[in-house]
Amino acid sequence: MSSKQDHNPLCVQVTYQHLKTSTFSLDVDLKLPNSGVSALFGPSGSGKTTLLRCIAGLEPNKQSSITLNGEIWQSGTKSIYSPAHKRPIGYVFQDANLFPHLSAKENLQFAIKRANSAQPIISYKDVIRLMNIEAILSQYPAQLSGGERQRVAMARALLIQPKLLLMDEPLSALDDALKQEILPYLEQLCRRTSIPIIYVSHSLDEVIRLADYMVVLDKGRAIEEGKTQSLLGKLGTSFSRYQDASVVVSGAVTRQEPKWGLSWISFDNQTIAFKQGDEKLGDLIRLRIQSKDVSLALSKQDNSSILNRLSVLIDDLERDPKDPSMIMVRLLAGTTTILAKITTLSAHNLRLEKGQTIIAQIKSVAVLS
Ligand SMILES: Nc1ncnc2c1ncn2[C@@H]1O[C@H](COP(=O)(O)OP(=O)(O)OP(=O)(O)O)[C@@H](O)[C@H]1O
Repeated sequence: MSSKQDHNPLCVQVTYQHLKTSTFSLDVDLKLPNSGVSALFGPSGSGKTTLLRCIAGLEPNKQSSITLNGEIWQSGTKSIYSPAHKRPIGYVFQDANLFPHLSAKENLQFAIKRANSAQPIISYKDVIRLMNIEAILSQYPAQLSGGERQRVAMARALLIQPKLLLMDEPLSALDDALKQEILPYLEQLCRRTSIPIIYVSHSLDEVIRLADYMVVLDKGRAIEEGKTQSLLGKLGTSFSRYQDASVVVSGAVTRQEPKWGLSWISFDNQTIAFKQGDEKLGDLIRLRIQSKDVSLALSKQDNSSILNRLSVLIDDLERDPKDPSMIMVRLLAGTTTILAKITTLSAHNLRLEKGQTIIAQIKSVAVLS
């Protein structure tokens, strides 16, 4: 192993021609972090599932190379190819895929028998607690709700004691209410285990909420890659042109006013108020700010109803190539990036330019965690 790979423990170099279609090929060379969640994001048909299947050893592409933490799963140059059943991987699919004739508990026992018992990563008790499934263990899949089935499927994937978890759109088969029910479990799973996770989704909401790192696939190529927070704040990317272009701002809770139902986070000498939940002073909170919810003013308007008014620096401006009436302004609040999507006419009227200090008025924020 080269030292470069040691610093980039999940190395995925895949060159693959789809056998079932002559038109699709996958050609990526990725170095993903070996902890936290890495999202594969991109439009339908961009190759997200095919890439997961290549990593799992489910697509015959022996020329590619896949290495996790120095362990070579396949290498074209070294003629190494570990078959799918020998790769220490947990897989969670869109549908829970539980054995219908086995109870939830028996489904889990099936995974325990296949587990990599030499190196247990998480205990049975912890998995049951994490997924909150104690009360439904005796039920059969048909007796469970879609969300409960998916929680059992996640427990099963964890009990394989995987060194890598692959999740292919685990929420897409659920309706909105069930998605909201299961997202906190997914978040727990992502934050509380040390297992690296590759998470496929075409929902920007899910990616922003769960992923620390992301790769954008398009036509089988990785067109953008990096830490979620910094990738979202860049101009000229697919995100900055996205309808819901957003950034994530994080900081500790430094003030709470139960009387007004508000809490504040602090970061870079700035504060942002948000609707109070069950957070406590000192908790680290991530807030999503959508670019369409940020307006700009030359001075603080004291008669405004907007609470969050930050003094920021204009770092860059980009006119939307698909909609010249709109312009994206990249702002710096200290070192934290905020995006504002405003009309090109407003930018012209305010004579906005790089390096200018201006007031960002944030109309609403969403708490992520
Ligand atoms: N079983 C199959 N038979 C024929 N073509 C396939 C098959 N599976 C995938 N493909 C083709 O491979 C390409 C990549 O598909 P893939 O499922 O990896 O994309 P994706 O990004 O996961 O899409 P989605 O978000 O819709 O699941 C597409 O062009 C698709 O048509």
